Amino acid sequence: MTIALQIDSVSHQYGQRTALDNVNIGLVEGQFNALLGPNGAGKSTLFALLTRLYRVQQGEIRLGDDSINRNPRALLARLGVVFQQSTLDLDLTVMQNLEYHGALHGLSTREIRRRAAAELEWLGLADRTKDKVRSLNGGHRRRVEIARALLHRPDILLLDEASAGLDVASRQAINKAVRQLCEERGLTVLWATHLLEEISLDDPVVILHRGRVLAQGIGRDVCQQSDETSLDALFDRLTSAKEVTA
Ligand SMILES: Nc1ncnc2c1ncn2[C@@H]1O[C@H](COP(=O)(O)OP(=O)(O)OP(=O)(O)O)[C@@H](O)[C@H]1O
Repeated sequence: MTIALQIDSVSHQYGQRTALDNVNIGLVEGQFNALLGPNGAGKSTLFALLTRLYRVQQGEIRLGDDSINRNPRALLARLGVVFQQSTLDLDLTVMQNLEYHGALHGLSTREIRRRAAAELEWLGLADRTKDKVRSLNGGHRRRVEIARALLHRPDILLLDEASAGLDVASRQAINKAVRQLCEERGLTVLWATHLLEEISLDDPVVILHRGRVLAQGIGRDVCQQSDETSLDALFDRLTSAKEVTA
């Protein structure tokens, strides 16, 4: 098992509030890695550190032997990101949104259009390229964000609550498409969610709660080690536990 990205002893404070407390997470290469956590667990803070929105205050994030602190530009080029809040421009067309992103990555317009057409086709949006994003439903907007995140050919894809707010059918379609990226293209995925039905017992799983990693490993093994029959039961037990006070 190869680790594509290692989060090593990372802590983060917002003033007096501890959002992440000595977090160690390894993303398994080519796999759909699930980051499970209820609201306030620290998932978005972790994404902000991974994408350098925030400086790493304590600890280290490494891709292979390279630290994101030492070599941020090269490492960021290897990451594709879908943030929790949509960052599409609603008044631009689907293709214009992708062109803007591709240009930021130094791709030629011709190359962007070629890649965008292929990704949008694969995601079932070939006929929407000239439509304004505003006219798309929530599920389709998410697909555009995935196409955009893939444009510069990252080998790691980070998705923060990518299916939140969508109907069941759209959630399932997006989850399936992202899993396909692991199986067919060998992408390493980090999928943050609080929805247990999106996770399989075969997935590498991290349970984060109040800034701490409470369980980590293949879902089935983590359940067995904790004497639980399902991830739902384990998640409920771990995240509803009252804080132990000294
Ligand atoms: N800018 C901020 N200033 C102060 N506290 C913050 C800030 N952003 C997050 N927090 C706090 O840090 C903790 C972790 O928040 P974070 O948003 O990372 O969790 P999350 O798992 O992404 O939750 P959600 O799914 O609700 O976004 C929470 O207690 C939150 O209130």
